[in-house]
Amino acid sequence: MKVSIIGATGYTGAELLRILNMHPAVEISYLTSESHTGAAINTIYPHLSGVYDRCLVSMQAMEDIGRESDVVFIGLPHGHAMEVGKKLAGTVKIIDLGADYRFYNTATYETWYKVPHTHKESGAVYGLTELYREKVKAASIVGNPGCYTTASILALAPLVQKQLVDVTTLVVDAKSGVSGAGRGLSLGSHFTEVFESVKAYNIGGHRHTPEIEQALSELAGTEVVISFTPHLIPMARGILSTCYAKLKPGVTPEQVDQAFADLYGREYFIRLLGRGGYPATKNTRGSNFCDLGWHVDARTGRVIVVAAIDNLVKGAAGQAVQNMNVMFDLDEKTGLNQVPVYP
Ligand SMILES: NC(=O)C1=CN([C@@H]2O[C@H](COP(=O)(O)OP(=O)(O)OC[C@H]3O[C@@H](n4cnc5c(N)ncnc54)[C@H](OP(=O)(O)O)[C@@H]3O)[C@@H](O)[C@H]2O)C=CC1
Ligand SMILES: CC(=O)N[C@@H](CCC(=O)OP(=O)(O)O)C(=O)O
Repeated sequence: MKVSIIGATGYTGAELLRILNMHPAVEISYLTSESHTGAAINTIYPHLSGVYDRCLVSMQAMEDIGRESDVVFIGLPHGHAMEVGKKLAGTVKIIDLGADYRFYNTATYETWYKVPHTHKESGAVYGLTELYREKVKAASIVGNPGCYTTASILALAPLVQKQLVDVTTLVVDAKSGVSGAGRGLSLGSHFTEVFESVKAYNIGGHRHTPEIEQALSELAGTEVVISFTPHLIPMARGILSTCYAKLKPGVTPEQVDQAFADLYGREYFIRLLGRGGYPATKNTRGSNFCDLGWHVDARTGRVIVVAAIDNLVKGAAGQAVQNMNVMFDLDEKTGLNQVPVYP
């Protein structure tokens, strides 16, 4: 299977290469970059030396890329994938790691991302694999979920789906390592700004809010709105998402346990730590696992669910490869069974 990556010099592009090297059915075709065209990928990412020495090409070579690929991953900032998608649609399978293909209602995308959606007829499918596997199987274009959204939706989905919680009370408090912001330099993500500090940002206005709401509304069968507060923390990788909801009267802790077991009991990449479990980013680092633990607080009538993922793996490149495996009818774990890096 021939694979190309558009935007290979980003963190998600590099992570795709790390994972795809362990995938027996994959052969890399083209890697693109506009600012490093002609350079070898291992000069941009020395950790790939001895594994990949491929030269980067411009995405202007799109016709060649389309002809010589079966699947194309796009790791560009939002707003840039649609042009690529329009050119390649119908010739290859496309998995976009950004936000351009995540929304069924493109007006929601336009409102939150403040750019016009120029590929409304794409037929793209939202690629949270465990929840939309059947749709992903038949998809030509997949909008791979965001990192905060993957952790938060997976944490709340069983409770919302089984109608165990009051959906007007959902609160998501999430923390991300700095690689979530990509490799580009910015004041907010440089060392002295981030080290020895934790800060909230985009309170009430983060772009992952409508994405979480889209999935939870579909599961609930009614429109759901949430309060979502992201935080930046001084580590490279990892997301911890702590989610709160008021239980409906009479719901028992055993019903909560059952909801998680019913939805995820057979899912390899979702590890249920159970009631009283404490997920930690260190236990998922470098892997495609999402760890979930939950607590039923009888005193407040709330359920609190904690999810841990690696933002670059289950939150981006790993889930993208998981989706590729589903689209090509391969074992979903292919290329993805690495044990987390610990400690
Ligand atoms: N980092 C994360 O944890 C996650 C990221 N994502 C999403 O995945 C996508 C890629 O993220 P990430 O790899 O972190 O981003 P990076 O900022 O690390 O890389 C972005 C890539 O896009 C290219 N690029 C930047 N600006 C432009 C432009 N104007 N036109 C064309 N190419 C451009 C750069 O390549 P060059 O300059 O070499 O051409 C680079 O390869 C984004 O949409 C992001 O939101 C999703 C989930 C998690
Ligand atoms: C720490 C950090 O800055 N994280 C990013 C989210 C990364 C991601 O998943 O973004 P997309 O939805 O754009 O793909 C942010 O808050 O914007």
